[in-house]
Amino acid sequence: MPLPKAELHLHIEGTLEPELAFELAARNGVTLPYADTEELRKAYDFEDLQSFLNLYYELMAVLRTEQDFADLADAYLARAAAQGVRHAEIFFDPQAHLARGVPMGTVVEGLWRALGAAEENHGVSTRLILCFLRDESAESALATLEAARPYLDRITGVGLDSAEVGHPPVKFREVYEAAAALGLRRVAHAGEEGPPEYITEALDVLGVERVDHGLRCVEDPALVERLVRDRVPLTLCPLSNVRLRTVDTLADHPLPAMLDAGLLCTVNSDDPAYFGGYAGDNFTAVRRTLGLTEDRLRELARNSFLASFLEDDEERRARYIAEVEAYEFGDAVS
Ligand SMILES: Nc1ncnc2[nH]cnc12
Ligand SMILES: [Zn+2]
Repeated sequence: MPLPKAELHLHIEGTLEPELAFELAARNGVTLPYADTEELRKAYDFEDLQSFLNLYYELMAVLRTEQDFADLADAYLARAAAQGVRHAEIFFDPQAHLARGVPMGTVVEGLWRALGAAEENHGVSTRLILCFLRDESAESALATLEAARPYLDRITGVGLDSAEVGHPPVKFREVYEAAAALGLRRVAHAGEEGPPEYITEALDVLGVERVDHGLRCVEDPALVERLVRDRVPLTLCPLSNVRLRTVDTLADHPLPAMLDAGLLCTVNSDDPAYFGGYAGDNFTAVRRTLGLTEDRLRELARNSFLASFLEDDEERRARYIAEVEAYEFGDAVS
């Protein structure tokens, strides 16, 4: 049995496996510029975040109907559940779909078709987080929040993703204020490729409750001290960091030092179809390569539930954490 865990950093569009991409392309009459899944997989050799994003946005062309989004999310939930994910807070990128003429309603209702049945079908509770693309304008982010208004009963929070460097959090002050006024929770990617100052800005200007990645906080001891003191969760994605070359190798990942420093770290998959593994695969990789003890792995799993947006269901959170505490380790944590 895999270690129970919550996944808090997962882009649903990043779960599009090559096989499903070709299936949806055929269903929708979309021609992909790759002969087959093998040739497509060869394109998964990234130099940095931008080189990945280019492919990530290109492949989204196959997502057109509600059923496409439902199939995408259902496939993710099945894989995640098999790796011990009991709760998933799922990002989606509406601007990437609106720009292709796919309406907000198609995206949200399609995802909801799978998420609404996830508990019954896969034993996974879910939340949905709408992300703004930081390389688009602040006006576009505001228009996106406006387009999401009819669907806010299905959306728990907002996030900020896409190309980080040159797009500091402060650019999105207004839309985060509007989101807070609507009662939405707030997270943002910061300190993935961008400097530690972006993490501070996300906290101070956007009022985020969790930092996605936050890896580069290790360059600023005063910031680490603040994150420890305020118990700010970081949603780390070790296999993503290796594939996007934010760390040289997994053995160089600062996760053990970050845990030793007292940071509230979680381990997540980011874009598992592209980065070589789902949540459990990330746990297995850090266990093997970084030599994390069972106590540390249990801490990571506990942290994932503590950092999750389950304030409206504390009974469930307590149940999940009790499962973590009772877990008996075997050979596999995935
Ligand atoms: N790792 C990542 N960083 C920023 N934006 C993303 N969108 C999808 N994955 C991302
Ligand atoms: Zn991400």
